[in-house]
Amino acid sequence: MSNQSDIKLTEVALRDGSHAVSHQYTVGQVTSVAKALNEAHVPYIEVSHGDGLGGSSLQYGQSLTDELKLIEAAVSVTDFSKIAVLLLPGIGTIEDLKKAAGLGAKMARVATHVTEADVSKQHIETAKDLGMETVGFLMMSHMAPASKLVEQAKLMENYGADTVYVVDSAGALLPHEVKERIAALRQELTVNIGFHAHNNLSLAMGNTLAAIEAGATRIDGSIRCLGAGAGNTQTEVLVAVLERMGLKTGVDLYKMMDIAEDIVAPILPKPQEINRDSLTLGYAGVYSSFLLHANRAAKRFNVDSRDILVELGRREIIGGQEDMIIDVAAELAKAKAPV
Ligand SMILES: CC[C@H](O)CC(=O)C(=O)O
Ligand SMILES: [Mn+2]
Repeated sequence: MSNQSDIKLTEVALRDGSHAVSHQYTVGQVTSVAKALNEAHVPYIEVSHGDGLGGSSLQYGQSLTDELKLIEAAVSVTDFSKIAVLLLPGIGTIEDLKKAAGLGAKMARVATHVTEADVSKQHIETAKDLGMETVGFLMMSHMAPASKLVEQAKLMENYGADTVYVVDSAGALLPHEVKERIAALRQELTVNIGFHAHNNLSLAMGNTLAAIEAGATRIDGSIRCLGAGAGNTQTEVLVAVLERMGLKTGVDLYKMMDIAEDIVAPILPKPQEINRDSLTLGYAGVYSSFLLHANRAAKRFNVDSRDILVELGRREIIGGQEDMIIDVAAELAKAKAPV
């Protein structure tokens, strides 16, 4: 198999999938998955807490295993794949980044809300100084029009990002919206353009193909859909589809099928599916982390959690504004009450 690839894949199950396993990954699981993905020639494997470096906390969910141990384990079994880490400024610190780099992580993905790219400057610059490949990761990209995305992506490009990603965190984008955003970035930026999908509306694969058609060459996937919500674009399926399209990933399809079946499926607490919760997240266009809060508030105020989530989406509530969930539930209960 040639080393040349048209599309470079990043496998995110050992980071985005951390949400799906309530951050309970063990060193044994990470070692076996990373080793196998390395043998399948996956170019990048992301390993961190689901909310990025430093995410282990009461607020975001405590990790069973220190993520630095997981990163170290993944690095120790990979001689082909590069280990990537995610960092959200405000959650992870420069110190966390330095520790990850010291353990052998080669790529830093610095994630911000789609309108807040300016907070990534110091982290992208430090990652470059540490000799890491850098990615700017624009989360909740459905919440901004293409022109805003271009403005924010340019900031990341200027800070030194080698790649800028459109991140469909809520799995809310439609194919034509993906195409429009990626095409605008492709036209205005010189760096690589990437795309990260979620499958809440069953559009992860379609959106990924739309992104590739519009010029994205860096694509995320999670094997067996092991990611937050309904998971991401299913990596082994994507490898097969791209091969059918004549696009090279350099990844061994049969090995990926076997890893999915024999190593990853047994890790999943339950098979990934689009259920009422994940479908509502995509429909409402809200973060998956809102779900738990919305379910609690729905019980407390005797309202439908779907109504809460849809209203949060309508009001464009973002991460960090979780206190609004109670307000919205209380207002919905009041509106429902007989006069
Ligand atoms: C909270 C971080 C988030 O899980 C990053 C990500 O994968 C996304 O926004 O989709
Ligand atoms: Mn994600």
